[in-house]
Amino acid sequence: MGREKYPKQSLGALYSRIKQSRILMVGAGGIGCELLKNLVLTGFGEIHIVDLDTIDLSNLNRQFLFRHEHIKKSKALVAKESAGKFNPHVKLEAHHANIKDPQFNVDWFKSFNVVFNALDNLEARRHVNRMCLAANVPLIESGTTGFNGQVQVIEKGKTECYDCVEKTAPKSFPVCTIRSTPSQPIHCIVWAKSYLFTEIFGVGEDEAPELDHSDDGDNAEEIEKLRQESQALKRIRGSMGSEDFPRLVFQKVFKEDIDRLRSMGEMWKTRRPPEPLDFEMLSQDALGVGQMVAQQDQTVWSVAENFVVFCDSLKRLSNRLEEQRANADMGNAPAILTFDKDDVDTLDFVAAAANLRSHIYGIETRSKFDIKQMAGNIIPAIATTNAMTAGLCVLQAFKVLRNELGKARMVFLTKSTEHIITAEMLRPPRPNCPICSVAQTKVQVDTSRATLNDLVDDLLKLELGYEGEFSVSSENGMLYDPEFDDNLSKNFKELGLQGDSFITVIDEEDENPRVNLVLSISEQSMPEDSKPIQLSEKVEIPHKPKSTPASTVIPNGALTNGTNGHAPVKRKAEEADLDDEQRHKRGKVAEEAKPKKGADIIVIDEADGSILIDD
Ligand SMILES: Nc1ncnc2c1ncn2[C@@H]1O[C@H](COP(=O)(O)OP(=O)(O)OP(=O)(O)O)[C@@H](O)[C@H]1O
Ligand SMILES: [Zn+2]
Repeated sequence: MGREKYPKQSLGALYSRIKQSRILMVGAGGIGCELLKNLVLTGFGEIHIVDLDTIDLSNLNRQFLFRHEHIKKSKALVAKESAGKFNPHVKLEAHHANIKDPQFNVDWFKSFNVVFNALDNLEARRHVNRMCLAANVPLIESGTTGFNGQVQVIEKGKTECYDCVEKTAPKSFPVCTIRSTPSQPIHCIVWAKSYLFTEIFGVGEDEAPELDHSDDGDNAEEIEKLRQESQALKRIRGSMGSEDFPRLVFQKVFKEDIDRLRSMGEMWKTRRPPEPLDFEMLSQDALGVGQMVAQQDQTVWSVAENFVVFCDSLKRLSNRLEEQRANADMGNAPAILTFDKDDVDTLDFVAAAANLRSHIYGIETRSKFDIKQMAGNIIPAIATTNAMTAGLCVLQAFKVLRNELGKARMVFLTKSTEHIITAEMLRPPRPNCPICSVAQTKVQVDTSRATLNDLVDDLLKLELGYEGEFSVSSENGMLYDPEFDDNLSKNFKELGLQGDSFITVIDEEDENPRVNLVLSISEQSMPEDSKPIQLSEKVEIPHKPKSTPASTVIPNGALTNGTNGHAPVKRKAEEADLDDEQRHKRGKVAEEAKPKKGADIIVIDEADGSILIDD
């Protein structure tokens, strides 16, 4: 009883509602552990936990529900065991599974009062968003990156959904910035990792995801020269293993290629031209430097130190590759090495090569430790950010449970502003959102009898009045459009359409199209003489609004999937402090969200004794 005294006192009338609530938490990682502790201590009646993963050593520093003896055990199950001890009145259910598994269908989602996302990837977030919309259950979405955190309340038809704001593509850099005109340490790191390393030890740069080839056409001549440079480097690769190899590589990339670039006067009119390095001179400077310098990963190395690490790691890697080649069976794929931030030889090489290039371009050099974070796309997870974000999730959930959505906010946590916590009003659903601004209904389908033609002709054209151009797609891709009717005779089973999957119908008419229609399939065997596909309920399919109102322009951050598996807070390129060159490229920013002035948060003491963070 004593355990309930304080939540009761601070939550007042809400407490009994909380006690009766059945809630779902998806993800039991960094945010999830903190959130589960909060939910259990608050006294939510029944909590379901879903996580597909097992515990890893690297989780233990912040995922405090897990201990060393739990390594390799299910996160969901251990989280349940550990948090269960905090409050015996709470019923906990753990599911060691992927939230996308068919057992977690729309009806199952409907059984919850609130769903909390504590996930680390876009795909799973989008899935839960969609399921909560279909089930009409409020979703509290959250994410953190380093010191940044974000909480978003999503309610069908009332607020923006997770997909209302387009998520930016992962970071990539234009080829010319990386190969010719770097201006930041990260450009030199990407060059060392994705170009130099792969040209020498791997399969070549064209495969590297960090390189953006979209502007290649505008710089055809320069791109051709760069191709020739790569070819020359490939020829040098032939002398790997020889005493002379480090000198040949060094001369090529830090002297000859730089001389060629320097000779292109136009390029350096507004930039400082690069200064080539001299192998012989650096060899002299490096005489007193030992190879052990590579172990000093927190200090910024001098040019001579970088030179020593470069030559030494190049030798170490060459030996490894030669060994692999000698051991490889004939007919196997060619031996290659791949960059791994935890592989010391590859990291030493990338750190030293990146710094030498930075020196050439007058760019600040970095410690090996810093380069490891940047090359591995690691933004350290911070326990406090997760804890604060998890706390904010629960405060927002209170508003949802009180039916006070108007008081709920999109909350941001940032480090570099006057106020650590800032909030914005929730926005209404975006009228053109392909996920939430849709008409939605259920269809009963005898999947072994119903064909795509039954759907297109009987249901869509005859019953729902679709005429003219429209397309039909599922999560697996396009099923039908006016130019693609190959599937019409196939039945649902053959098309991989089963119960609890979704079909989207898009009206392609130019004039006054209807909003997208989402059909969720309910599998059912029906008598032979009845229609094999039937609507479960009547559905209204309104027309799309004529234009997007200005209020739907999103000036601030949106949760996205971070490259490290976290959710960086991103904002539009114009708002970030980007240089002109970057501003014209796509998907480059992973910056801190800058909250709007005037959106300050204050802490107020409510009459019932609870403390609310609000504006
Ligand atoms: N589709 C999914 N179904 C269920 N759980 C998921 C799904 N996708 C991700 N998760 C879980 O969400 C959690 C996210 O937590 P977090 O961001 O802390 O990641 P982590 O893997 O624990 O840590 P890190 O990525 O920092 O190493 C993870 O435990 C992960 O297993
Ligand atoms: Zn939406």
